[in-house]
Amino acid sequence: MAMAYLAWRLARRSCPSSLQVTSFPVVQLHMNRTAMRASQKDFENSMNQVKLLKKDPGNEVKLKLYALYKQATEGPCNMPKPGVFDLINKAKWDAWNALGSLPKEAARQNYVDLVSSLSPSLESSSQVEPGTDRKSTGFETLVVTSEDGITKIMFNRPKKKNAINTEMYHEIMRALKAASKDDSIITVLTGNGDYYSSGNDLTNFTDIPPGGVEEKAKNNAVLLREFVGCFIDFPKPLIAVVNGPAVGISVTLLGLFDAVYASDRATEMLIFGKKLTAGEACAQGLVTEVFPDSTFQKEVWTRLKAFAKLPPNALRISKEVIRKREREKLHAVNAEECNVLQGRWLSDECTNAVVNFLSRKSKL
Ligand SMILES: CCCCCCCCCCC/C=C/C(=O)SCCNC(=O)CCNC(=O)[C@H](O)C(C)(C)COP(=O)(O)OP(=O)(O)OC[C@H]1O[C@@H](n2cnc3c(N)ncnc32)[C@H](O)[C@@H]1OP(=O)(O)O
Repeated sequence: MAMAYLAWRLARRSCPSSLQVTSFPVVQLHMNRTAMRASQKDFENSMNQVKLLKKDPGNEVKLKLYALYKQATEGPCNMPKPGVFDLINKAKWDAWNALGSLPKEAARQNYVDLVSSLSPSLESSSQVEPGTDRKSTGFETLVVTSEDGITKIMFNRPKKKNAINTEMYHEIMRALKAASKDDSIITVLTGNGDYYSSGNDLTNFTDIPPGGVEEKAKNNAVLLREFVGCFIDFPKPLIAVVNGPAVGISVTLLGLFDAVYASDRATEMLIFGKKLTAGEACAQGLVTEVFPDSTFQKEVWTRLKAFAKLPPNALRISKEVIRKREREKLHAVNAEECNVLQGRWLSDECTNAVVNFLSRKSKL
């Protein structure tokens, strides 16, 4: 572990001081391209590009880069062989020595070619918003992406103000379960479009199964309990990026996040029929920090990228220590609330509210 880190630090210095061991497939491939000769300028550009690598290319590539750099700048290896216990320097020496009498120009060309073959890792961070890489497929209502140590789960029903229909409830649970096991450090929920989420999709109540409304209410209560349970038990830091208004369950869930960042455009956090501005929600402790909408995305994602560089085990353990004290209580409250809701969904008040919305007689 420490060796890999040290090799990586070395690789990111003046030139990638990596090393490769005995075989050089990339080098051999390009040795035949006699027509192409990289200039000193190309070589220097490639050295700079290596410093911008966003992803660790792995020890084998770093060794190759190191060896080619040394060969291109100093010629064949004539250093004394390091001792058997000097593992890193020995690996570097082996890699350089394996290049034999490869001419400096060929080494320079091979170095440039190798760096250019790493190009997918070379995009500058400003070009890549978290979430443009490694997109998970198989979601209809979400866009789930993972990059820079951040798994981003984005509600993706912007035309319906990201209302959470039954499919989305299931997909959010699936995405959270996957995120809890993937290699990301933090997980972020956010919304696509002008809303964070308008809460429960009111058409969820209209599809009545053969067992009738009682059965529907019972099934919904079971599912809702499981859904909220996923947030209670989520093991990594969970952050809400509230990009716009939030309503109903999308607000009440915020209490289960570890941090909530809101745009000052989130002026309609509707709880219990009362509109709350993001600033008011912050004063009540429901929102961690409010940002001006004009700089919201930039500021928040810069901060999240920094969080994602923190030691992952320490983050998980800290969260576990904090959550442990209250987990049982949260599950008990969740169970009780779902029981209460099951009854309320059968009430005239609930039926009227849904009918009113669906017939557009009233809006919140
Ligand atoms: C695990 C499985 C569980 C299954 C189900 C369990 C149920 C759990 C319930 C738990 C308790 C949760 C409670 C809540 O979340 S209550 C809150 C419900 N939300 C609302 O009441 C908001 C309703 N929407 C509005 O008031 C307005 O749409 C809004 C103010 C959000 C925006 O108004 P605006 O005028 O800007 O836009 P439109 O109204 O024209 O909306 C655009 C389209 O989006 C549709 N829409 C918006 N929100 C919802 C919604 N919540 N449900 C369904 N559809 C919604 C709207 O109908 C428009 O669609 P059309 O263009 O097709 O007309």
